[in-house]
Amino acid sequence: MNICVFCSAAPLDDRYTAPASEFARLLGEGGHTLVWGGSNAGLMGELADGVKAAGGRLVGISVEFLKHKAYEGADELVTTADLAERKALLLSRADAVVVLVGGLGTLDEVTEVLELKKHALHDKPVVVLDTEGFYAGLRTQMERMDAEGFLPRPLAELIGFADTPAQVFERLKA
Ligand SMILES: C/C(=C\CNc1ncnc2c1ncn2[C@@H]1O[C@H](COP(=O)(O)O)[C@@H](O)[C@H]1O)CO
Repeated sequence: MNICVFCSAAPLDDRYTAPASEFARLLGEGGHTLVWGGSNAGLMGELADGVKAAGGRLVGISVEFLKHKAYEGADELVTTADLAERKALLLSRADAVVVLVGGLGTLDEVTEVLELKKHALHDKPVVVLDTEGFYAGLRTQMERMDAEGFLPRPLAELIGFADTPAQVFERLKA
């Protein structure tokens, strides 16, 4: 499976890096391909290192203004002209999307994927690894959108939440 992962470009502490490394190991050992932003920065770089060490394939989708931070060991590295093209390519190269902890870049990416799914422009599974309850606030906001009629289809059809890396893969199989 080609698994697109959105995650932080910041260096993070062990609370966040340990579950991300475990996720990377399961992805690589499962024979999957990581499709990601193609950077060596922060958690993005640690994720790629972990997948590579576990025997997985790496497909990086970088963007012109960030290509100086590109990951050197990728099996394939594509550079897009801008962020919009990059997001489209990340999604088109993926069979599923997984969201690890991240900031505004991650939020931008997952929001776009969900908006496209809302409009039935794709039907790929989207699973959030909710490490340390990092996404509790976002989940509460989305549940309110769902409960108060802001979403045209049930939230559970758009996105799933997992507490552990193993649960992410269980949700992707379901
Ligand atoms: C220039 C620096 C780091 C390089 N930054 C990035 N490189 C590649 N991809 C990036 C970078 N920043 C954001 N992205 C994309 O957004 C997500 C991470 O953003 P967040 O705000 O950290 O959550 C990630 O999924 C990327 O696709 C500084 O030295």
